[in-house]
Parts: sequence; C-alpha cells; structure tokens
Amino acid sequence: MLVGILKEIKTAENRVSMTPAGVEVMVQNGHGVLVEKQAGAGSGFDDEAYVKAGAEIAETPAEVFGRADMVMHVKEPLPSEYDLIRPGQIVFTYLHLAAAEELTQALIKSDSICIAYETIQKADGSLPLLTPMSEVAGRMAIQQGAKYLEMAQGGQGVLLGGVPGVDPGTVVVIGGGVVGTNAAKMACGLGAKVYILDMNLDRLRYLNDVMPANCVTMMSSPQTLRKLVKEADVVVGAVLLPGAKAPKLVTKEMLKTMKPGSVLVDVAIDQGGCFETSQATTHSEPIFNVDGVVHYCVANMPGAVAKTSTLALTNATLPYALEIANLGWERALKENQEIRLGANVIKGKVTYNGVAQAFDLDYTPVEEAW
Ligand SMILES: NC(=O)C1=CN([C@@H]2O[C@H](COP(=O)(O)OP(=O)(O)OC[C@H]3O[C@@H](n4cnc5c(N)ncnc54)[C@H](O)[C@@H]3O)[C@@H](O)[C@H]2O)C=CC1
Ligand SMILES: CC(=O)C(=O)O
Ligand SMILES: [Mg+2]
Repeated sequence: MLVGILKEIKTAENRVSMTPAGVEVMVQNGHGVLVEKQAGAGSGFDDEAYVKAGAEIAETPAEVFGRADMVMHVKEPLPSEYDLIRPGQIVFTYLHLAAAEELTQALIKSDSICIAYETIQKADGSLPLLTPMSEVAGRMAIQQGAKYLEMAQGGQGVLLGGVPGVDPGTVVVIGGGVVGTNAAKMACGLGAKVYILDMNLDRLRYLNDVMPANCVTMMSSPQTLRKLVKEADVVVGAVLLPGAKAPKLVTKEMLKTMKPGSVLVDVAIDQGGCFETSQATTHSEPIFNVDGVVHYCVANMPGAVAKTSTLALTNATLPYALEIANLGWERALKENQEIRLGANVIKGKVTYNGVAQAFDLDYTPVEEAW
C-alpha cells in the first residue's frame, strides 16, 4: 500500500502523523510512503530524514491525495482538502465528527473510508489513540490556566500555588479520565486546591487512592458544579462521551456566578465543548472573554508542543496504521474490533452512532456498510 503523510494545515499545528522511524517500519513491511514536502518541519524532522528512512517526497497535498491508498493527518481535513479525497481512499486521522457537521457531510460525499483515531477503542473501553494527546492536553491545561490567571493576560492575578501565608488558587477539573487526571496531577503539583469530578464512582475511588491530599474527588452533578465554579480560579473541561457531542455542563447562568478574571480551559472543545459559552479557538487567538471569564478553547492544544506530541502520538498510531496497511481496510475492519470502532464514515454511510445521532443522520453498522 502507498501511505501518504500530509502536512498539517490547521493554524499553528506543528505535529506530523508519522516520524522517519515510523516510515522505516512501514517500508520494512513492504509499503511505500509518500511524505508531503516539509510535513515534519514543525516536529524537527526534515525531508532528508524521511528520504533516508525510505520515503518519497511529494510537492503538494494534491499529489499525496492523488496517489496514496491511505492518507494520514493529525487533525481533520480542512475545506481546501475536501475535494482532493478520492473515493475508496482511506483517511486515517483525528476527525471529531460529532462536533463538525460540514466535515461529516464532506466525508459522506467523498465516498472514502474514514477511520478516526479518537474512536478506536480497546475492549476495556480505553481509547489508545486519544490517550497520548489527552495526556499532553491535560498537562497543558494547567499551564494555560496558570498563564491566563496573570493580569497581563486578562486574568484576575492569582498565583495557582499561592505562597507561604497566602491561599493557593482553586482548580476544578470536570471529568476524571485521561485529560482530567493529568490536569489534576499538574495542579496538585503546583500546590493548588484541586477538585476533580466524574460520574463514575469506580473512577473516583481510583483517583481518591492515587491522587495527593490536595485533590478532592466529587461526584459530578449540576448542584456540585454550581457550588464549585463560584470558588474556582481555573475550571478545566475534560469530559467525554466517546464519539458523541460533549454535554454542556457549565451553563450561562453558572458562568455569571464565577469570579471575574477566572479562567475556563475547555479541553473537550474538539467534541463541541462542555461549557455552554465555549467556541473553538486557535493557537493564534486562543482566548475570548464572556462575562469577565477568560475562555481558552483551543481544539488542537498538543500542536503547540509538537516535539513531545508527535512522538507520543506516533508511538500509538503506528501499529494501527501498519495493521490497516498490511490487511487493507476491509480485513482490518473485519478482523480487528478496535479498528472497527474507529470507522466513522464508510463509502458514504455513517458507521458511528454518536455521529449519526449528532446530526440526525442514518446510522449503518460497519458490517453492513459495504
Ligand atoms: N483540545 C485538545 O487539544 C484535546 C482535546 N481532547 C479531548 O478531551 C476530552 C477528554 O478526553 P479524555 O480525558 O481522553 O477522555 P476519557 O474518556 O479518558 O475521560 C472522560 C471522562 O469524562 C467523564 N464524564 C462523562 N460525563 C461526565 C459528566 N457529566 N461529569 C463529569 N465527568 C463526566 C467520564 O466518566 C470519563 O471518566 C475529549 O473530548 C478529547 O477529545 C483530548 C486531547 C487534546
Ligand atoms: C485529540 C486532538 O484533537 C488533538 O490532539 O488535537
Ligand atoms: Mg482536538
């Protein structure tokens, strides 16, 4: 199979979907790899490194889409790419379709095979291709929260860790999965007062066992949220219902009760966000203000630390990309339950229920899609 590695085009997205080390493994397995010129530059890999690993360099995205059997991105295809996707081509990347109707329609029209990193799921419910980027984004959420609490950034002027004799700040983390746990760990390490909320009692038991004493676990409910957001200096949105739109947990009314200059970091924005007032932002304009509360809603947070993120992401994606390339998409979907759950749109049919529900589209089980 010829695998195409596209250059990312989302604002300030510096990651790349395959490293030269990954190319070498693909080539050893008998596949060709076509890498778009400068695709690895933001992650510290020049074209020469890819050529040494056995790749061919393509001058344009059109060449990659035009020749490759499977195209790989990090982020979702953007409008300039929609018409380049070929019928029957495999598109393997983050898609987050439940929050992206126009993209969903474009992929339906493209007649391609769209496998989303974020819904590939193991039998234990974990999301192996989302996890590494959730680790990055969770850790970054506290860096961003701490930064935007500074007055020069529009914040209220609170140091999250406090100092001897002065109260630390309060961080409320909604969702105790991978993002939430990593955010809470970082906030605890800084010395903040941390609350972490989840709906899953077993998860709260686990967190209660492993987190330091400055982390309090709470069952998530509107009542608890109403109380905690009033006290919060930073709120991190970290919930997920896999493949579906995020629930709006912090309402406009709750926002009005928050301290001016407090900060919301909505990591769940790629699934639509869990604050009612969230709108996706980019690294070039990461924040906006509603009712005096700073909102940070960047949908590709890990792109800002690409040298870490590219390695973490490709460690996880490569074995799946290799399996799809080795087996072809039909066998990969039939034989590998984890990859089958990644199938979101197959030849014009929506094969992920959360996506179909989000836009009131017909849902077709993967087995019936071809
Ligand atoms: N903005 C960005 O750059 C990035 C965004 N993400 C996004 O962050 C979100 C979270 O991802 P993960 O932590 O990996 O998911 P996860 O599945 O590990 O954790 C989600 C947690 O939310 C909990 N939850 C569900 N409903 C809840 C509710 N009503 N109240 C409280 N908790 C609730 C679940 O029980 C689960 O523990 C996803 O939307 C993911 O796509 C991940 C990486 C980067
Ligand atoms: C998970 C995701 O959307 C990202 O890493 O950008
Ligand atoms: Mg994202």
